[in-house]
Amino acid sequence: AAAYAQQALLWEAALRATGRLRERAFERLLERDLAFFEGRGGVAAGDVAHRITDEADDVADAMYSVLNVVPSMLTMKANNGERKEILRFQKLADDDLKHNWGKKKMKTLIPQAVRATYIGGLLVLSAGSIMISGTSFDAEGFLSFLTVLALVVEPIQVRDKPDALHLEYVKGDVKFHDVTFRYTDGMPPVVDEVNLHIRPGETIAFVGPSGGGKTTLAKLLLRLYDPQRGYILLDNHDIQDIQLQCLRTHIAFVSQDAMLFSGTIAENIAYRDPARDINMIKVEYAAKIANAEEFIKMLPEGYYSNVGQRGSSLSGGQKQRLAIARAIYQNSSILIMDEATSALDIRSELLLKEALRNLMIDHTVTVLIIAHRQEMVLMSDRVISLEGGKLREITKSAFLSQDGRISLPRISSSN
Ligand SMILES: Nc1ncnc2c1ncn2[C@@H]1O[C@H](COP(=O)(O)OP(=O)(O)OP(=O)(O)O)[C@@H](O)[C@H]1O
Repeated sequence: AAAYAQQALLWEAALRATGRLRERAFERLLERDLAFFEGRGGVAAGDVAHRITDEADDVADAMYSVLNVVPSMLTMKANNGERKEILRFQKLADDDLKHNWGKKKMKTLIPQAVRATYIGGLLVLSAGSIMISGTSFDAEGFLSFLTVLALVVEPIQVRDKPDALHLEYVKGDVKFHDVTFRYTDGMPPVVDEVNLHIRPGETIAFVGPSGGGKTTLAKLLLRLYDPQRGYILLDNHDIQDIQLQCLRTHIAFVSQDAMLFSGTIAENIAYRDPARDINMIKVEYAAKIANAEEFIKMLPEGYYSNVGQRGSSLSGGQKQRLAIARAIYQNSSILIMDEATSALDIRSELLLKEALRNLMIDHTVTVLIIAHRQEMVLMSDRVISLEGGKLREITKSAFLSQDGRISLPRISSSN
């Protein structure tokens, strides 16, 4: 009995340690430099997981388990989803712990076999631990391993200042002042001494060649990164002085893809609220303005239908309209829309344009569209081109002669 109790305690400790490691790895990854995930769609995270697999299978597992959320990392961050995802993950980890712990207890009913299993398990655990520490299974070694792990996944973090401002209401006035940003030291700037004033309620189309810096500019506004030089003002407050959560509530980001999270339509629209606090009247209103009501009502369970893994059961146009509904639900003053590069069908395109128009007219929202098609440019008040990180303003007429493709062709400047 004593041996069993000892083994059981060890197992519980081991399982808890694994759970903690997973949570830690998960939280670390949520905070990670987005460079790690973007473009490469989580491949880099996979590489790291591979590299450490030999050393710590449990942590590698943890890394892999978070890859499920990696493709939607940008959307999650832009929507203040970190806390919610951490809680969700913790719940999964707890369930996992309970489940595993129950299994271990069951096994003790077959003493010899269980004993052998435990001893074998302990040997595996010990061997893994020895690999983790490199030398021996002691707290010091374990700590060194965690330090190395932290170095591998050390995040570039954007944090709130202690006295950061909470703004209840913002008009949506944005100023970029001499903003310069590079992702990596020694590389040319991706955003180069950009100056731009966007007035409340304006609709701005950002155009230019692929890699010109359009999305990066949006990320700087969302404070997914901070510029190395210059500053950005929102309603004349430096965005670095505003609480991050508050900033990201006022700015809604509708990305090209992976904009939805597993859950119901209602949960996706009301993403900023815990499930129990969802205001269905607001959800339905938001869906109506975003032109999403019609297709939602046709789903078998309406607003309570599950959207599948990251919205896999919906079309691109439907996902975008739901993301716009999310912006309306959270009453954002600024909407950044990274327009999908893949073409929408004509009806979806019309519905999307109408949704944007509703938003502009009824809600006086400042809209920034990272545009890939003429259609979107024509809806805007002003057109801004970004090429090699340099910004210049051009007229809409510069596009009329082009054939719907605006991201690659060089645009002649009007001034
Ligand atoms: N996380 C990152 N780490 C390093 N470089 C990056 C990262 N994200 C983007 N870049 C680089 O920065 C440059 C600008 O990228 P950005 O995504 O802002 O361009 P874009 O104008 O939005 O392009 P597109 O029209 O193709 O979406 C590109 O050269 C890109 O390779």
